[in-house]
Amino acid sequence: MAEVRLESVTRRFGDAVAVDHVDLVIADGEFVVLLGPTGAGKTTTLRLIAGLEKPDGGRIVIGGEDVSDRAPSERDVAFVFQQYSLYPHLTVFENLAFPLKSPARRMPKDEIAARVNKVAAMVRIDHKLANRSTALSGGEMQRVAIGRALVRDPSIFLMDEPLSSLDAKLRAELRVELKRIQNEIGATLLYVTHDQVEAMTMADRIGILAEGRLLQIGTPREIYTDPVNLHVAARLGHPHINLLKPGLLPCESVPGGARTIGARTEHLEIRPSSKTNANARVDWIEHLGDQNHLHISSEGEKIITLADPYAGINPGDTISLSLKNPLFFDENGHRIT
Ligand SMILES: Nc1ncnc2c1ncn2[C@@H]1O[C@H](COP(=O)(O)OP(=O)(O)OP(=O)(O)O)[C@@H](O)[C@H]1O
Repeated sequence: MAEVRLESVTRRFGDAVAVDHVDLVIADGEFVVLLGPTGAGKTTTLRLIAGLEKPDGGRIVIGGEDVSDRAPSERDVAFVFQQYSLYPHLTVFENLAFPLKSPARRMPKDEIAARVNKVAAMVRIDHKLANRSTALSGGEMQRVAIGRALVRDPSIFLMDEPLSSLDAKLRAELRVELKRIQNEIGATLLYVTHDQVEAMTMADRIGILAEGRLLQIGTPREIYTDPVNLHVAARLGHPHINLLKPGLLPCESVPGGARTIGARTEHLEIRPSSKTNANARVDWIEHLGDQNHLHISSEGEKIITLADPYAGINPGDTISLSLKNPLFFDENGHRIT
C-alpha cells in the first residue's frame, strides 16, 4: 500500500470543470471517503487516480512517484465499481483468480489458489467458490467484486459506490465487513459515496466535494461538529440541520455578521410551555421506533428535531424552544467561529 497525493488536480469537460484544483493526500493505510451530491466530481477524481482520465492541470503522485502520464496498467490501483462487473461464464474462484493470471505476473498456480482462498474467506464467499458468478445474490456478487480487488496487492483501492445497488440490510452488513477488512490488511482506500451513513461509519477522514472543489476534509467528527460553511453543515446529520434566521429563537449570544443559524438536535432546547409563553408548536411527530422526529413550527418557520419517544411531547403541544451553542454563518455561508 502507498500514500496517494493529488496536487492541484483539475479536469475539464468542455466548459464544465469536473474537478477543480483538488489537493488531497491519502496516507498509507488510510480510509478516505469522498462525499458529495451528484455531479460533484467524485467519480472523475477516482478515474483521474486510476488513469482513466487525464488531468488538465496538476499532478498525481502514488508512493512518491509522479504517475500523471502513466497508463492505468502502470499505476497499480484496484477499482471496484457500483455494478458487480463479474465475468458471468466464470466461477467465483476463477473471477477471484482473474487479476492474478495476467501473463506479466507469472504467478504459480498454488500461490494463486492460496491467495484466492485467503481472500474468499475474508469476504466470506469461500463456501461458493465453485458456483458460477451468475448463481449468486447481489450481496454475494459484490463480495466477489470486492474480493477481486483484494487479491492483488495494489497501492490503493478505489471504490465507486460499491454498495449502492444493494438493499439496506446488505449494505449495512457489507459496510461493517469492508471496514473490518480494511483494518485487517491496512489498506489505503479512497471510497466514493453520497450516503452520509457510509461516510460517517467507515471513514478515517471525509472529504466533502461540491462542484469539483474539495470544500473540507477532516475526521467524521470534525466535519459534523466543525463545518467550514453551510454546504458542509448540510451534508451531514439526520434530520437535516435547521437553517434559521437570527432572532427567531432565543440564543445567548449571536456574533455580529451572522445571517444564518444552523441548529441540529443538540443545539435545540425544548421545554413545555403554556400557550401565552410559547414560541413554537409541535405540528406532528414521526415515529421511528427508537426515536421520534418532531416537526415544529415557529413564526411560520419549520424546524425538525429528534426527541426521545418517552419525552411526553404530543402533536399540538405548545413549547418554548431556544438555542444552545448553535452554528453561525455569514452572508456568504461561511462559518463564523
Ligand atoms: N466524460 C464526460 N464528458 C462530459 N462531462 C463529464 C464526463 N464525465 C463527467 N462529466 C461531468 O463532470 C461533472 C462531474 O461528474 P462526476 O461523474 O465526477 O460526478 P459524481 O460526483 O461522481 O456524480 P454521481 O454521484 O452522479 O456519480 C458532472 O457535471 C458531469 O456531467
